[in-house]
Amino acid sequence: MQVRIIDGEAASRLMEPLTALVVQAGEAILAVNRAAMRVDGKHDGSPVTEADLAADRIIADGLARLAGDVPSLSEERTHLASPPFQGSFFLIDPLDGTKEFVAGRDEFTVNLALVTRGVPLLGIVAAPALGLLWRGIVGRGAERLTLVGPASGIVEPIHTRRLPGPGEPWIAAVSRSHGDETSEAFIEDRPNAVRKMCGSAVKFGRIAEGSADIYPRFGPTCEWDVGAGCAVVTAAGGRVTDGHGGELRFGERSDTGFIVPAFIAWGDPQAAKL
Ligand SMILES: Nc1ncnc2c1ncn2[C@@H]1O[C@H](COP(=O)(O)O)[C@@H](OP(=O)(O)O)[C@H]1O
Ligand SMILES: [Mg+2]
Repeated sequence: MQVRIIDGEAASRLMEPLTALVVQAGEAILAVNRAAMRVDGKHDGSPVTEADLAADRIIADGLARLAGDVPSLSEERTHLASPPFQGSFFLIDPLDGTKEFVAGRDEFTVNLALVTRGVPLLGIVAAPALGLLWRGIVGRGAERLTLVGPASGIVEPIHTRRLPGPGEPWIAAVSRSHGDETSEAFIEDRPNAVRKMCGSAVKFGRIAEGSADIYPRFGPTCEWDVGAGCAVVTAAGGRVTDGHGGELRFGERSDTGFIVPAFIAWGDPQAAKL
């Protein structure tokens, strides 16, 4: 197959239809009766539900319609992917935070990224139960959309915030269900850091909108957990690095199951140099 490259201009044209697709996937998740659904275990021990599969189907069908010549890598269809991805590809987690979803909490997301030459260019993170969606294109800014309630339809430009000054506390976004000692120690090093516990890629949304400063994750995640959030945070003025402050690349780790061993999302790129 010919390698297809999607640049910022072409990504901009795709943003509205992709957003509609992600919103539709979120609605399908909300339509599932959590009290009655079946929860299956995947071979890696993580849960999967009919909501994950329904959202994945909607996104797969939509992407085939919108950009059928661009390959995809979805958490629920890794066996259909054909890495390495040399041009552009879509990176999808149809339901991130499945544990939160199963537990009846609201912090779960639909993550869709467009990666070009190994780097996330466009990202959409929707939190259907919170009625929020964060999106952005690197170099072209980021926005937060409100999907429900009196503010429904409001689109606000968002930006990460500057590093808190001396004596001011950093706000650290922390996973509710997957803590690890190295991330804890990293946060401890920031005097008076305030922990904001939350599930899924909502943590990236909080960094992008400037309501948290840092999201260190020194435990493993998968590329589809990180790609969309990485694009949104970068588009909003922040940076997402590997655990040593270096560049994170995507679509090149099929041999290790697309595991991201560690990353740090920084609201203020200056902070990444510390
Ligand atoms: N040991 C591990 N290896 C790979 N990914 C892991 C993992 N432990 C947690 N994750 C990832 O972390 C995500 C949840 O993050 P959080 O704790 O921030 O909500 C999960 O997403 P899914 O819910 O899509 O499976 C899962 O992919
Ligand atoms: Mg996930």
